Amino acid sequence: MSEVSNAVETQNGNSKEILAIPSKFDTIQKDASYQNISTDVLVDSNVFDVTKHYIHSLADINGKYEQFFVYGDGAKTRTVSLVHFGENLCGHLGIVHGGCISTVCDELFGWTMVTGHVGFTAYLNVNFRKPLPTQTSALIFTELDRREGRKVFMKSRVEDDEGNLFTEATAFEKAFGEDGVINVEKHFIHSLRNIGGKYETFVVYGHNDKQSTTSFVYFGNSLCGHEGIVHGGCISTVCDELFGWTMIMDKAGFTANLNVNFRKPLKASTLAVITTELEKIEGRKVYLKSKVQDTEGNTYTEATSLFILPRPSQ
Ligand SMILES: CCCCCCCCCCCCCC(=O)SCCNC(=O)CCNC(=O)[C@H](O)C(C)(C)COP(=O)(O)OP(=O)(O)OC[C@H]1O[C@@H](n2cnc3c(N)ncnc32)[C@H](O)[C@@H]1OP(=O)(O)O
Repeated sequence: MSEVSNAVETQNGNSKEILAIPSKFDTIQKDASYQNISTDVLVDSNVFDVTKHYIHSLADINGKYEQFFVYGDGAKTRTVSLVHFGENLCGHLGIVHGGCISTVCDELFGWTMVTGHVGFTAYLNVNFRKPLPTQTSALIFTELDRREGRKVFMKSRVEDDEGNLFTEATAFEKAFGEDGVINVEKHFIHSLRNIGGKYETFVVYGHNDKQSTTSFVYFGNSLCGHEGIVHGGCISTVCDELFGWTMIMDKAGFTANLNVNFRKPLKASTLAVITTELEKIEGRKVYLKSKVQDTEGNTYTEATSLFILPRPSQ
């Protein structure tokens, strides 16, 4: 990502658009207590390979799921999927990015719903029990848990062929009807197969206190779930990623839990201002929180996360 001086560039197809620069962005650019860490973050090359790292790979090579097969049961309450994430979707070297796992869980909750109703994810909670190696063929089971009015509660688990558990997720979606507004040509998971899913702008400012970041992310039309609305999984991925950046300014860790509340649909055309903040550290446990807002200060998503630092011997 090139240094942004007086405008935010977004790539739409082959043409570049310039968005008016928000005053908050301007302020942070000029604030000496922040530095642009978009291309200059301290990277331990034993842990991260930026040529393979998810967000960066999206900038240079397209991130893709290598296999994605979904089976829905006749009762329309479950799905079983085979997902091979492959090398492009890692965060830590050789380990699938927590955001990509969250995206697929969110997606498959949507598919579980789509067999009956269509809805928006309101809440997503993901527990990463074990690192998922990028070359694993993951089996993902989703299940309708219960329904309370328009709220549809679901759960999922990610396993390998031997039944080892890697991730567990729960969510609820708000159903809004029988008919969907999904355009597969623009939909994230499908677009990853046909056109490259890309963040069009991704600029990160790290605060000198090494405990907070402010980022400007323009998701654009390739990262939608519902047409024109950014996929909840992509928002979760960016939150997870930026929690990682907040951490990496000081120390690297693994996401153990990611908890995302989607307060309002985020339009693909909105420039998102994402702030992360380290809340507290208790031994190896690091608690972080983030907000996704627009330049007017309207809140779209709030997320919290628990990162676990390596054991002292590791
Ligand atoms: C320019 C270039 C830029 C490059 C930028 C790079 C930035 C990259 C950014 C990338 C960012 C991407 C980031 C990613 O996506 S990382 C990828 C996704 N995450 C994973 O793969 C992690 C999988 N899980 C594990 O490996 C282990 O479970 C971990 C390591 C997390 C803990 O296993 P470990 O054996 O080490 O520890 P422990 O089990 O003794 O637990 C320790 C404590 O923690 C508590 N606990 C544990 N889990 C949970 C839970 N779910 N909720 C609540 N609490 C939990 C537990 O009760 C205990 O508490 P206490 O009893 O001590 O009180």
